[in-house]
Amino acid sequence: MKPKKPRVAIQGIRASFHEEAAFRYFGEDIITVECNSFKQTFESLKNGEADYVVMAIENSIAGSILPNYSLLMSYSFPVVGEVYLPIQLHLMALPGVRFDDVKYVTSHPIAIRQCVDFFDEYPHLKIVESNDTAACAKRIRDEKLTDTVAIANTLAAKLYELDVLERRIESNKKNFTRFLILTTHENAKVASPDKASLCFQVSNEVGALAKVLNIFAEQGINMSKIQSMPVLGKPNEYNFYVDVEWEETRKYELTIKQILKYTHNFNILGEYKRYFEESLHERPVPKRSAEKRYIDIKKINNK
Ligand SMILES: O=C(O)C(=O)Cc1ccccc1
Repeated sequence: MKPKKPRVAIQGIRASFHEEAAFRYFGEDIITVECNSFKQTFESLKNGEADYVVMAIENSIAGSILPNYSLLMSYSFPVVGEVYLPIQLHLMALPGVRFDDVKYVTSHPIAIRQCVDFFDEYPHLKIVESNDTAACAKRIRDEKLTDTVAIANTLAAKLYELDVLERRIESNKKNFTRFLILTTHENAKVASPDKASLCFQVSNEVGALAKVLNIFAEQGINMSKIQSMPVLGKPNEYNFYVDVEWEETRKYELTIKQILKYTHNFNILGEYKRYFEESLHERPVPKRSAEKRYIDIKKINNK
């Protein structure tokens, strides 16, 4: 019998960066379940409408996507994998549109922020934010907009039949977004994990967090990320979200046993295989300009 295609819930529509991340993890033979919000992706997993969720958790320029950390805790579906995706941004328009005639640029705010150097050169362009790069491309096609370009990926250009006017307009060519893969508890079997996402609280007293971090260090467990989030309604209390990586499973298991004594509300959000790709470790490509600036969206809009 042919294996069933995985149904993968994403925030956004087909050809968005979330779908590109899903393709990178599962291959292209999937059923994409389009959702209007991250919360809805978890709901579709809960209702059995999807088998997996792919959700962005951090970006190398924009930083952590904090509301998504809270979703991990509130739904407690296990993390079973991760994927890093380079965010390569292209400018696209309806076939026949000339760049000189364009007045509006539309995209996701993260994508817009990543093209500052490009926009510095064209300050007359008005910026229109939307919550999905692919939806911007689709709107140009559906509404036959001849005065608008979208910033999106090549999947969107192909699916929504737009021409790429300018390739790779992102300012930083080494910009990655990290996505987590989640599924239901019944589905969550990961062979030989070497990375885990943990969440815990420590008491508000001298050295409480340092004690936990020292245990990681003593056992040779590498902490690849730490993120704190306030506990709602409890001043000075935080959830610490920590990612750890190990070479020897025995040492990881020992560490967990030890830190249980120094933490409370301890949760293992998932144990999985760390993502590795050569390109993540390449030498940096020289930047277009040494100076980094953020676009003043208001100023551009007011012109
Ligand atoms: O808008 C999209 O295509 C998304 O999937 C959200 C996003 C936007 C930019 C970087 C990473 C994810």
